[in-house]
Amino acid sequence: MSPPLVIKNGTVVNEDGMFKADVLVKNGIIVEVSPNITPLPEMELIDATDRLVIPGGIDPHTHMQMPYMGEVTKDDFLKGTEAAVAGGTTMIIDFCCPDHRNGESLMAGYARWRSWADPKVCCDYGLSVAITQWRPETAEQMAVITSPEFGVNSFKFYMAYEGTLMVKDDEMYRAMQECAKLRALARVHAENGSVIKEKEQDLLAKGVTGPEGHTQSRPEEIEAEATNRACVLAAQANCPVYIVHVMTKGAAAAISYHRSLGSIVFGEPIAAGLALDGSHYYDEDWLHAARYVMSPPLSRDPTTPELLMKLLAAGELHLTGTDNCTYDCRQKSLGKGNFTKIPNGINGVEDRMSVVWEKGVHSGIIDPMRYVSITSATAAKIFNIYPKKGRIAVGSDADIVIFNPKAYRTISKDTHHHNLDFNIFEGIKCHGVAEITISRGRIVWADGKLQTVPGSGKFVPLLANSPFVFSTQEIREKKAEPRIVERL
Ligand SMILES: NC(=O)NCCC(=O)O
Ligand SMILES: [Zn+2]
Ligand SMILES: [Zn+2]
Repeated sequence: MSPPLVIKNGTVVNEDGMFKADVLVKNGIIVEVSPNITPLPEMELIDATDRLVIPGGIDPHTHMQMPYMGEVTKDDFLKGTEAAVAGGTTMIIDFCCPDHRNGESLMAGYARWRSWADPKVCCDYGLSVAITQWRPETAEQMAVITSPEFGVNSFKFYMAYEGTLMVKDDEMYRAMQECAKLRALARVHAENGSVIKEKEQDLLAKGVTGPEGHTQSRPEEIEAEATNRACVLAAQANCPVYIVHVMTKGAAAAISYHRSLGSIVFGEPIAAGLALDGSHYYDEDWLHAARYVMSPPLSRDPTTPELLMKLLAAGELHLTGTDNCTYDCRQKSLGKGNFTKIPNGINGVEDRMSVVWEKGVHSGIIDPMRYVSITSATAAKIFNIYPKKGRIAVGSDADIVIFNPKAYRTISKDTHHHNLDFNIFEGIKCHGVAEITISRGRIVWADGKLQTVPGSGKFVPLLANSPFVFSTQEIREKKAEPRIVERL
């Protein structure tokens, strides 16, 4: 057990206020937040003068150690969570993808992910479970896995990757009905996988084999159409929906539109989409272009990243993730000669906190409280762990970052902690540096060095029926009941 910790002279920032206060941590929990705490000899002292004391970041969208397309992502749960804490993130929500199409139960897939993660994680984590096919046993398994014993409160549906992960509309609709019943959130990767497949074949036939084919096979309208469709189907199923990796203005507009109709929809842009645009796909260096291949692709409109940040400021989009899904240069090169074979995915978990600060707060678009909201507090609310996570308050877990808003760093593969031989943010200078990261009361990152212990992170059960998402569900269900006209 680590010694008690007192953080003095800092400015505490929560989503709803910022104020000067000291913070006392004992046994992994924040036990006091007040103006002047006197340190005792047995306490470890952190001087946070001129620093912000913020809740550790929660990244709601990662794919550590994910097997896909015959490869496994390079960041496993050790390297991935080390990268996370080095950047000020203290909890990830990773996607568990059971091989449900081939009959693997959701629980067996979950057990596989837990067996990979538990011995390795250096910070806390939760799981979101993908459903890749509707099967006779799926509903029952969804009920089991949303029980407190398993602690899963969201499911993921891919409208892309036809033939492997993609579900058909009727399957997703059926599953969304089940999500609503179980008070579990439906999370959607919104693209039109069938049309993309056609376009890929057309492009290859015309000789477009490089990474530029990836973006051309996925025009922006494809993401907007699928986002709208996901929202429509969710509304029909009376199910709150969360759109992952919102990359385009059209997708964001679809979310705003459905919210204006009264639907419960959350939109998650990612660090990559807030900092980069799709011009990289046309780079003459094949490998450079391939490194940015992810789905949906980075927007080809250079004004999109700033607009997405403005929508986060305005509350039209709600939280930030990363989609951290790292394939190295060798793996990317498997797609030489055929862009459809380039493994999809990018890094982000280490750099999100700095990138969002730089593009959001340092550029004057969002204030520090909104920053906390979109990097931790809203995720904690959506996934039903607030205020245990996402808040600096008495009783909350001591997942804390000592953040220097004035310091800056230049992102580079040479200094990052990913198991990756490139970094998509290479050379970007970011103000906002996580100088000390504390996970459950233990310093895991300080003075530019990791102090992590594999397996010290904990699995955090995410309980169904988050009040932030489902408080009005019963009333909505009553209003949606079918009408019967009594006739003689
Ligand atoms: N996004 C991406 O390209 N790869 C990770 C899997 C996914 O989330 O779609
Ligand atoms: Zn996705
Ligand atoms: Zn993803």
